[in-house]
Amino acid sequence: MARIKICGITRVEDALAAAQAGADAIGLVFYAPSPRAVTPEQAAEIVAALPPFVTVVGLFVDVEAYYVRDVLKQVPLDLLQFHGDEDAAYCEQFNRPYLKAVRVREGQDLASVAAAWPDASGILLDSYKPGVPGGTGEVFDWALVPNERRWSLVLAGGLTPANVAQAIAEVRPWAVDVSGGVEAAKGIKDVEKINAFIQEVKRVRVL
Ligand SMILES: O=C(O)c1ccccc1N[C@@H]1O[C@H](COP(=O)(O)O)[C@@H](O)[C@H]1O
Repeated sequence: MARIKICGITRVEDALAAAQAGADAIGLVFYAPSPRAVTPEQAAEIVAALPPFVTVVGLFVDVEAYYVRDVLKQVPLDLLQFHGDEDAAYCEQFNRPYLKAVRVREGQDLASVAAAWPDASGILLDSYKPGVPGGTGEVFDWALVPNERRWSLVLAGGLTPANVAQAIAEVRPWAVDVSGGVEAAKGIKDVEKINAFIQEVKRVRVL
C-alpha cells in the first residue's frame, strides 16, 4: 500500500485526526508566505501531541541553512522536505533524511533530474506553477513520470479522495502527499476528507 503523508497541518486536532485515520506522516510547513505556515512553537506543540509511529516532516523553501538548524533545535523533525531550488549539497548539510521536491514540467527527463539528489530518501513530484513553490492544488500530467525508477517516488500535486486511487494505479508511487485536497479551508483540515482519502489509498491494489 502507498504510504500517506498529510501535509500542511497547523492544529493539534488535525494532526491527531490524521494519525487516527492511519496517516504514516504529517507535514509541517515552515514557509512564511503559505497559509499553512506554522511557527516552530506551534510545530513543537503539534509534535508533542502525536502518538508514536507517525513520521514528522518539516517543509522548507529556499531558506538560509541557519533557519533549518534553528527549527531542528526546537522541533523533533524526522524528515526534511526541501521544496525550492535547493541543491544536493545544501540538502545534505543537516545530516537528516530528506525529500527533495521537484516541480514537473513538460519535456523534463525526470530520471536525470532525480539523479541530482542521489542520497535523498525520496523524490517528491509536484505540479509546476510559475511563482508558486507548492500547495497549488493542481495535478500534473502523470504520464510524464517514468515507469522504471531507482528512487522512491512521493507523488503530490492536487491529490484528492476522488483521484488518489487512479493516481496510485497509474503512477505506482511509494507514497502520496496531500494538502489542499483534504482541507475545509486553507490550513484547516477536514476530517471526513482525510478519512476518505486514506480509505481510497487502502482500496487500491497495485500489482
Ligand atoms: O502547502 C503549502 O502551502 C506549500 C507551500 C510551499 C511549498 C509546498 C507546499 N505544499 C506542498 O505542496 C504539495 C502539493 O500540495 P497540494 O496537495 O496540491 O495542496 C505537497 O507536497 C505539499 O506538501
